[in-house]
Amino acid sequence: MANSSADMSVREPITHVIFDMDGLLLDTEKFYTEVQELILARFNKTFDWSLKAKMMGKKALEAAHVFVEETGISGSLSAEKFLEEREETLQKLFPTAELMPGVSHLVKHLHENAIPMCVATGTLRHHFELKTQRHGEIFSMMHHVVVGDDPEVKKGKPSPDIFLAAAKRFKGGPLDPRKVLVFEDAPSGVAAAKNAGMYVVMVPDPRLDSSFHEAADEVLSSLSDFNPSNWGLPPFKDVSS
Ligand SMILES: O=P(O)(O)OC[C@@H](O)CO
Ligand SMILES: [Mg+2]
Repeated sequence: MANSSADMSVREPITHVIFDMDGLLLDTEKFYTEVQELILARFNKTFDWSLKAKMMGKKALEAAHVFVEETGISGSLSAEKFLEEREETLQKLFPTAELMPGVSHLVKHLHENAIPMCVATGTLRHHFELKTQRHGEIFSMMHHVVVGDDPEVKKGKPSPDIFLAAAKRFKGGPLDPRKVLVFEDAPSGVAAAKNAGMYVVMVPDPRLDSSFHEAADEVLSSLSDFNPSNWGLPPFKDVSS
């Protein structure tokens, strides 16, 4: 089901695409949830999606502060300690990350049509390498990648920093943000894209409360439902897809 609030008739065709990664290109948000549930169980607390909604998309330390403070465990576990504790488990899980549905088809289609695209992810560089090590073909089609510990990314999503930095690194100098389409799964990422003046397609986890969908220009239940023609991008040839 797609709901597109932005009116195509007044929009310029999209010329550049920026992909978020965790939860959008890669099925990795479940790894963060798994390790957070394990740690919370020690404090007899449960993890829920209202907390997830506040953490996802944020840079590691920012998300860690939300986690320990919102769950009330900051007196026993600091944000830094939480990051240390989860590291070992995440390092085992990340290399098993799979592509989300529709990613391969869309990225290859945009690449075949020479649409410049890149990745802008809050994840840290060393985690990025672990998560993408089995997906070289797809990530090699990206013009560049901006990660959460990039020096130009002063503040994490919902600040626009990471999307502005990503847009600047395409060939051909500064872009009109209204020609850039961002794909995101997280409320913080959708807000960051809008703060950058860009359009954003949200592909939210079905467990995320729909009240978080409002700021997105289009909401899809899967990337497989994306129709490039709605955004002035080259249409898929095999319309059966
Ligand atoms: O910006 P993305 O790729 O979603 O990464 C955020 C992730 O580190 C946790 O949600
Ligand atoms: Mg994400």
